[in-house]
Amino acid sequence: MAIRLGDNQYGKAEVRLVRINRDSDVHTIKDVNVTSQLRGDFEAVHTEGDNGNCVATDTQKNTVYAFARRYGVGAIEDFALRLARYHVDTFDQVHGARQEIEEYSWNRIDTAAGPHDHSFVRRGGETRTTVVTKDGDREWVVSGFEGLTVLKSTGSEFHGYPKTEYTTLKETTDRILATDVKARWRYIGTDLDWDKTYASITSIMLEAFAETHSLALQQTLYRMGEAVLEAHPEVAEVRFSMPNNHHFLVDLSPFDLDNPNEVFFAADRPYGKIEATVLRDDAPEPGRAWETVPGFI
Ligand SMILES: O=c1[nH]c(=O)c2[nH]c(=O)[nH]c2[nH]1
Repeated sequence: MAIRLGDNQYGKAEVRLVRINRDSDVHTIKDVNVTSQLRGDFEAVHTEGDNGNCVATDTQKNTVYAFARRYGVGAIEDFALRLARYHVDTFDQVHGARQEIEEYSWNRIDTAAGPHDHSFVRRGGETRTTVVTKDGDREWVVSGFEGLTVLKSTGSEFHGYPKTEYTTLKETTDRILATDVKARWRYIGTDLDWDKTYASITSIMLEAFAETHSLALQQTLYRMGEAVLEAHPEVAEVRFSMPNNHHFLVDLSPFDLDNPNEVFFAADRPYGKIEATVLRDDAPEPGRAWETVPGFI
């Protein structure tokens, strides 16, 4: 029986890094979670415990912190590309890398005297993400966010669906539409103003959510992706995963009260789960971009 090592990658997961920039009295903060993994000639460490090629996960962790001091963090895409390139360029046995980074956003605290120099507040907000995959000279960047919670209190309908013996859902021309948007998009190229593009994409998605008169969450999702692709030729495709966070009208008739779409029960489960990819026809092949990005179809 022949047994061999298949695909593998290894590294340090969830390196929590907070980098303060203290160049002036007005500090800035970057708060990230880095998972660094390497691919390459690591057969012997698996089959024989020969660590000669094994860049220790502890070393990878230290590299993250040292790079943060030496170069700053900057856009998470740039930081991930820097780490991936360093490992592939420095070690003959490293042929590829996967660098995943999440970023938690902090806002400056507003005081009576204005925004505070060195005090911050985290207000929910979405978590920005990136996964950089490097395979030899080829590089892919898939960025996105999760936890962007949005709701519209009208401008959403749902009707016209098949009625079966098991259908109880009432058709509606006025309902709450609420979701936590999880999105990832694949960039074409690696030389972009990542922060500017990220800000633009999120605001385009929010605008599309607000402005689309929704006949289904699926339609809203599609419009959000379409609007991003129309505005950003550097984006090849957008993938979404969105729960439909149901809000059920409470029956107040036992109390002799009407309920003209004002009082709802916000259910936390079960929820609809709507997932789709919106892509341009002429997009370059995804290559390995999505290979290790779980949770998206
Ligand atoms: O926007 C919706 N899409 C559905 O597929 C669906 N199914 C359902 O019961 N409610 C909804 N709402």
